[in-house]
Amino acid sequence: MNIALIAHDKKKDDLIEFVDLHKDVFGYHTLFATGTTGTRVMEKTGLNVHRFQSGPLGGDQEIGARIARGEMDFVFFFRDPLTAQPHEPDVTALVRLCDVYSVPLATNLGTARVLIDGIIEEQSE
Ligand SMILES: O=C(CO)COP(=O)(O)O
Repeated sequence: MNIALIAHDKKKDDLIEFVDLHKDVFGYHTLFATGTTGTRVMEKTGLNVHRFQSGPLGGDQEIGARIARGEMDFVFFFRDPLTAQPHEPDVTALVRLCDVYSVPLATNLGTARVLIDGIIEEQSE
């Protein structure tokens, strides 16, 4: 399955630790990410990640386009709720597309833990 990984700067450590912790699960799937998030995930975990542009430079929209084409199965998007983002419209658009296409989306560690359990279950079906 195709999984998108995205994190704002203050949430990157959380997401990277999470992916590293579940490396065996994520390694079983095709991973996509916005630019900086993808680079950091690869550095930490050694997993292969298809990287798009950095979020503020259009990466969120590139992942959104994949969602609109039915090419993304799960999205982990750790947003920073306490910092204004210059590309806030892109962030909103990506979250909206997940809702339009009913793509499971985790925006924080709590939901991510539940979602990864769901992915493991689907894997074993
Ligand atoms: O800004 C982002 C998502 O909105 C993330 O982009 P980067 O992974 O390039 O930092």
